[in-house]
Amino acid sequence: MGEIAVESCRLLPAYHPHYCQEVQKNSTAHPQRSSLPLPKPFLDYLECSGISPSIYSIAQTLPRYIRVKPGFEDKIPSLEIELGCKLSPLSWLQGFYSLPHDAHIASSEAYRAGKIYGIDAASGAAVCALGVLEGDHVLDLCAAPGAKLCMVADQLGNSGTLTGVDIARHRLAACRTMLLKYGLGKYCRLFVADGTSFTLLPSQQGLVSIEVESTSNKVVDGVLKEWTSRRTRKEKKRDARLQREGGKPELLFYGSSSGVVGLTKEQIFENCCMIERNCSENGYDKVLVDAECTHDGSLKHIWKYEQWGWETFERRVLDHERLASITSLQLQLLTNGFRLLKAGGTLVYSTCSLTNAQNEEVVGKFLSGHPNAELVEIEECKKSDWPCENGKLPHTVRFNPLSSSTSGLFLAKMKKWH
Ligand SMILES: C[S@@+](CC[C@H](N)C(=O)[O-])C[C@H]1O[C@@H](n2cnc3c(N)ncnc32)[C@H](O)[C@@H]1O
Repeated sequence: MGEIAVESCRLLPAYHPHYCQEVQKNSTAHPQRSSLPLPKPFLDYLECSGISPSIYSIAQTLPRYIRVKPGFEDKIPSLEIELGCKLSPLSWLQGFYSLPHDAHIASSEAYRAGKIYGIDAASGAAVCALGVLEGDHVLDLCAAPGAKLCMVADQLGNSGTLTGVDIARHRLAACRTMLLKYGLGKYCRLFVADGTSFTLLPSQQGLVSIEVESTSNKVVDGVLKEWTSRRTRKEKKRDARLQREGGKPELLFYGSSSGVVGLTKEQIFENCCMIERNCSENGYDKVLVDAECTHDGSLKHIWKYEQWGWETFERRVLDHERLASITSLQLQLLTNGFRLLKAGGTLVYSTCSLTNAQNEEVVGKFLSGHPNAELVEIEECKKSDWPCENGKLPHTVRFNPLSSSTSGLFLAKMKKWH
C-alpha cells in the first residue's frame, strides 16, 4: 500500500493541493511507522517526500552541539566540570563540540559570559560552506534567530560588514540580543524586511567614515549616532513614518562600524538602494539564504509538537496553502539573494527540510533561469570529511540525522559568474 501511495504522489508536483489528499486515499497502512507517535497526515507527507520516519526515532537522543568562540578553547576543561559531562571536539568542524542530549549549557558560566553558544553542527557546516573571508560584505537574507549570523560575525572579526534581514520583527529582535550578548554586533546591521524584495547594497564604509568626519562639528538632524536601545520619541516617530512611506525596511540594529553611523536613514536608503547594474560591482561578496521551510529535518523542532500538539503542526506546517506557497517563497528568496551578489561572489542556499521539493527542485528551477549561476563544490566537505550524503544535484549535500548525528540540512553552494 505504501508503495502505491509513493507512486501516485510522484504523478503530482510537490505541494500540489491534491498531493496529500491523493496519498491519503491510497495509503491505509504504514507498517514501518507504527512505533513512532507521529500523526498520519505527517507520515503521509513524509512518504510523499521520500523521507523515512525513522529519522525521528533519534530526536530525543540527538547530541547537542556548541561552538566555542575562538580564543576560549582553554575554558573547555572547566566547562566539563561545570556541566558534569565530556565535551567531544568534532574532527570535521573546527571549534565545535558535541555534548550529551540532556546537557544544560544555559546555566554555565561560559554560556552566560558569551564564550560558547548552542548551534547545531549542520548549521555550522552551512556557514563554513559560505567560506567567509576577512573584509567580506556578507548578507544573511533569513537571519533570525541568528545562530548562523553570529558565527559569520565571529568569522569576519574586525573587518567587512554583515547585513541580516528577516521578515519577523520579534525573531530579529532575538537575533539582536544574541549579537549584543556575544559582543559580535560592531560590523553588523539588521533590517526587518521582506527578503524577496530587499534592495540595499553593502554600506560603503570608506565613504561613510569621511562623511562622519566632515560633519562631526555640525549637528545634523536625523543623523544616526551610536546605536542605543533607548530611542527618543522623535526617532520612533520618524521610524514609523519611514515604514509607512513605501514600506521601507526597518533598521532594527546597527553596530558602530556597520557603515551607517553618520548617515540619515533617508541617506542609507538613497545611497545604498540597489541599481541593477551596480550589483555585479557593488553587491555582497557572500550571501546566505537559509530559507523558511517546513523544518521536517529539524528533529528537535518537529519533536516540540509533542508538547505543542500535532493539530498545531497540521495547521501551521501541513496546511495546503502554506505548502503550496513555501517553494515559491524559497525560489523568490534565492533569486533576490543572488541578485544582490557581486560577480564572482558566493551564495549558499540551505533549508532544514529534507524534501526534494524545497531543495533540489527549487535550486533546479532557479538555475534554469540563471545561466550566470553555477553549482560549485563545497570544498570543506571533502577536505574535512563531513558526515553528509550527496544531494540529487551535483555538489549539493544533505545532512541526514541518522548518519550524521546532526539535525537534517540541505546545502547548495553557487557562484555568480557575471
Ligand atoms: C530557517 S529560519 C532561519 C534561521 C537562521 N538563519 C538561523 O541560523 O538562526 C527562516 C527564517 O526566515 C524568515 N522569513 C520567512 N519569510 C521571509 C521573507 N519573506 N523574508 C525574510 N525572511 C523571511 C523567518 O522569519 C525565519 O526567521
